[in-house]
Amino acid sequence: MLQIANLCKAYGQKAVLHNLNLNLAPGEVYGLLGPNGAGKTTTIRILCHLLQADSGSVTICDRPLSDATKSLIGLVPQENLQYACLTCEENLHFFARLYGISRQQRRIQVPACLESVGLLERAKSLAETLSGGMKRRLSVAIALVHNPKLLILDEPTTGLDIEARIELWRLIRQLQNQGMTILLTTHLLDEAERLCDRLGILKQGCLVAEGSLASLRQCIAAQEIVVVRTTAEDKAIARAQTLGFPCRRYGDDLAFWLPEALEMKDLIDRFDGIPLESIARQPVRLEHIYDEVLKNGMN
Ligand SMILES: Nc1ncnc2c1ncn2[C@@H]1O[C@H](COP(=O)(O)OP(=O)(O)OP(=O)(O)O)[C@@H](O)[C@H]1O
Repeated sequence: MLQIANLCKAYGQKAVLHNLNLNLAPGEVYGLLGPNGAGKTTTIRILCHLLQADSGSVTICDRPLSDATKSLIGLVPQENLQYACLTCEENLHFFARLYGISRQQRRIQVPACLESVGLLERAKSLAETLSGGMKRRLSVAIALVHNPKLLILDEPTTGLDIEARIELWRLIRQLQNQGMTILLTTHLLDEAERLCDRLGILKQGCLVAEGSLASLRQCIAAQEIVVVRTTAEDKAIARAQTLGFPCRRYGDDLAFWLPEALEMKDLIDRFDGIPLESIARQPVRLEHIYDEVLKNGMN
């Protein structure tokens, strides 16, 4: 439903997208990940026809990108773009009118959108009186009011508290179950892990890894990760080397990759003679894959 082929973009001399290729199937939730400056927002701005690519092609629902394809996309930008002094329903009527939706259609579509994001009871409330989470959901309703085929969420839960975040995750899943195709960017890897069918990792404008979480796990030659706290790190690292356990640092944590799952007792035996304060087994998570792909590339 979305095809991006060999997309390139530079700002002046600075190249920010290099031959980006990306395809989204209908109904898929795709997470575009990457550090600050990787090119995620630039990609979104090109998709929304707000920015011209230097080369490459984009088709949405088999139509080449143009002003006309804008109506196929609903964008939830990083900042809530809504009028504080209008009510929720007035905001939706305003944006629906921009898309040329008739009054008759708006009478059906506006309450339906408010209901889908759980804001029907707040239809007459001024946007400025909503909580942060509700404002975000109003942004989603605004993005949906013209019935787009592709919903783009740019860091949807940034700045929200955990309850509002969970509420938004629920809403995204609901849209997913209704068959909406969704492209989302996030720096929250647990969010990406929960919501996305496939993930793409951008590094300096290049897609360096892509796939389902299960397939991306192949980037790491580990069945499990073990995090070790010890006053004798050098000894633990040397032991891990003799055992053939690759060593990594995740923040302050000293971690080893286990090529095969081991019982805790066997694991402790492997580090016999080393003073361990704690030893904890963890499953391979997206954060480990992301760290590996960005630091050391794909295996
Ligand atoms: N209008 C602009 N003019 C010049 N450089 C720009 C412009 N917009 C973005 N850039 C640069 O392009 C690169 C990619 O920026 P972009 O905003 O697409 O990254 P991002 O992945 O969305 O980052 P973030 O996670 O911080 O939102 C960055 O180095 C940024 O400084």
